[in-house]
Amino acid sequence: MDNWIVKTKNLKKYYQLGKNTVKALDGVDFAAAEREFVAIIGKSGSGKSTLLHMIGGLDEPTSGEVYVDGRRLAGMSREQLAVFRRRKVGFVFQSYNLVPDLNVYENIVLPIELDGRRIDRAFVDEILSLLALEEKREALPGTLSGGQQQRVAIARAIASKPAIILADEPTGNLDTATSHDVMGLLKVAAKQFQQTIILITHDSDIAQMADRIVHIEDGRIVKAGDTYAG
Ligand SMILES: Nc1ncnc2c1ncn2[C@@H]1O[C@H](COP(=O)(O)OP(=O)(O)OP(=O)(O)O)[C@@H](O)[C@H]1O
Repeated sequence: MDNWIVKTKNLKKYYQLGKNTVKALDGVDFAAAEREFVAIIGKSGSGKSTLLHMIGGLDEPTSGEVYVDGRRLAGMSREQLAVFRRRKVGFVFQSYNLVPDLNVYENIVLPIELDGRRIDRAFVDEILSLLALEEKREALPGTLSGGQQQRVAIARAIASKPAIILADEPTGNLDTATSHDVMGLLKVAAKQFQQTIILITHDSDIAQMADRIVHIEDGRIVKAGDTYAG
C-alpha cells in the first residue's frame, strides 16, 4: 500500500502482571490508506483498543513503530504528541464524552477553540447539516437521544479536520437501527471530508459497512482483508 496514512511495524504491547506477561499486541503490522474506512474486529481482549490507543498516541508501545501522516510517533516529545492528537486525530468513543453544560454547537467547536484555531463556521454548518443536527444546535446534550449525542461526538471529531478518525465501539450503547444510521452518517461525512476511519467493533454487521475488515486475535492480525485500492 503506497497511499497509507497510518502504519504500524511489528508493534508490541506487553503488560507484566506478576509472573505473567500479557501480550496485548504481539507484532502487529497494520496499515490504513488515505480516505479508507477500516473496521477492526475481534473478540473481547484480542487487543483492539490497545492498537487504537497506540495509533492515537494515547499509550506507548513496548516495541515497534507507529507512523501517522508521515510522522513517527516515538520520535515526538510529550508536547508534540499532544499537538499531534489535537490536530491529526479525531476520537469517537462508546461514551460520548460531551460537556453537559455546553450546547451542541459549543461542544463541537470546543477542541478547535482549545487549540487556539479559528472556527470555520461554514464548515461546522456543513457538518451539522450532514449529521442532521441543525435543529439541535442550541440543545444541551442531556436533552438528546443516544444516537443524537453520538452524532454530536462525530461532528466534534470531524470539525477539527483531523487526518484520521479513531472510533472505539462508537455504537456500543445504541440500538441496531440507530447504530446503522449513525455509522452511515459517519461514513458519508468522512468520505466527504476525505478522512480515514479506523473503527473497532464487535458487531459484524457494522463492520460490513467498512471498505475493509481486519481481524485481530490474541494480539495478532489474522486477516487483513483485501488491500484497498480507492
Ligand atoms: N493496563 C493494562 N494492564 C494489564 N493488561 C492490560 C491492560 N490493558 C489491556 N490489558 C490486556 O491486554 C489485552 C488486550 O486488551 P484490549 O483492551 O486491547 O482488548 P479489546 O480487544 O479492545 O477488548 P474489548 O473488546 O473487551 O474492549 C487483554 O488481555 C487485556 O486484559
